[in-house]
Amino acid sequence: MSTFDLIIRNGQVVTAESTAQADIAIKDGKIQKVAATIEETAVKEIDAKGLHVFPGVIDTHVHFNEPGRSEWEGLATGSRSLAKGGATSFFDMPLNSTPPVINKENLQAKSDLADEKSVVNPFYWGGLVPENIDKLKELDENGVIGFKAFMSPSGIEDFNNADDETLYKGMKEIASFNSILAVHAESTVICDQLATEKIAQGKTSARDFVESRPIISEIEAVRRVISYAEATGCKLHVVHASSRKVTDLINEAKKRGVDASVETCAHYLALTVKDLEEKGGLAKCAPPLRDSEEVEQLWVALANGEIDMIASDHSPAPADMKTVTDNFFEGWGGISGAQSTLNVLLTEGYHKRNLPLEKIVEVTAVNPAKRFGLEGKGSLAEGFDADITLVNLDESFELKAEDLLYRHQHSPYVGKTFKGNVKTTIVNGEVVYDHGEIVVGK
Ligand SMILES: NC(=O)NC(NC(N)=O)C(=O)[O-]
Ligand SMILES: [Zn+2]
Ligand SMILES: [Zn+2]
Repeated sequence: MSTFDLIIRNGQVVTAESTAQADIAIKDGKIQKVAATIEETAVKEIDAKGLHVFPGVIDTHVHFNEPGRSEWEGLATGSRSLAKGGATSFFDMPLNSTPPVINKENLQAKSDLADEKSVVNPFYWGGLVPENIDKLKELDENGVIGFKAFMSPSGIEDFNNADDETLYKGMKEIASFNSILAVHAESTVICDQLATEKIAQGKTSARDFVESRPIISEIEAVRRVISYAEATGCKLHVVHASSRKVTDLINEAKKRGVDASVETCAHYLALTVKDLEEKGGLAKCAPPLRDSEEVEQLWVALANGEIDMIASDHSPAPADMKTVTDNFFEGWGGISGAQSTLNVLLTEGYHKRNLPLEKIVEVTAVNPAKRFGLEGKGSLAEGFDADITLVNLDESFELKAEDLLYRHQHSPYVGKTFKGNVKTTIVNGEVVYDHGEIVVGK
């Protein structure tokens, strides 16, 4: 009789502290033992010689759009693309799915579908909108990770952005049960006025679109929401910061004792305005891509520990909605990237800029699990859930559209050569993705 269900042998195990060769033994979905050599046997053994063993990526920001808009993406396709990219958990945003997750019934509808369709661990953000302050508590009681508000229009009709009163009252309420608010922080006033001006002048290029959503718009919104966090005591998480000028504000607030954290996304680290000009709608998002100096500063911030986590903000749409011709204000804003986060960090971070593997583990697994209270997730240690990704760090590949498991096989990363390839993804002890194939039937 074998002692364990699965043993991964001879891999280089990466934790937030170090990288060292070790064997990992798994039983009942949990890591039972991590040791230089494990003598016992298992029902299944994987030889990870030459591979690095990472805790599975926890993608804290995706829009899988199901129910209600599953022609844009879906829980089956979205979760499979994550597994192929080395992610083992996701936090789905409350909007783009219809009905949006703004009460417990809508949460239940989404989680029923995810239980049926997802091949990785699903978690959910609840929404904070002007209409649902009295529903926040029930959402918390039913297990949402935290709440998400938009400080500028969301682009989705049934998910209104939070005005200042909603933010203030909502944050007071969220603080009362010690949850957290995540914000899309751009100033409505600045973005709307600049966009109106640009369009009236017939200025609709990629650069014009970017100039209509300047960094100051993020700075203004972040400063404002930090002041509400200070006034209410509500925990704050700023999503998709596009610039170190923005992450600086969160770090200053942290130093003053504000309980705040900040995310950036792989695309702000890998792509610039030039990519937007070249790739068009595929690279359109809000906040928009910035110039290369901003990108380099974000890498510095990441290396310095000034960024808590990296997410994909996978916000896909059908190809015809991503097409822009000469008006960059038209077309859906959102990047398809869920499959590529780890690839970006390994290629652009580890290989190109000497970002330590341990830092990658910190911002993709350890910090998300800690910040959002995912017990038993985010680390390769005894007693933790066996959410594991095996990576060949030296293998290069060119991303092709047909390799993408999204509902719509497009992404600004298509055509890019990545170094560092995910070979196997294990979720709760079960191999879900292996050498090019999703191997679970769900
Ligand atoms: N409704 C969306 O999916 N919006 C998303 N769109 C982006 N980032 O361009 C977002 O996260 O703000
Ligand atoms: Zn957003
Ligand atoms: Zn988003």
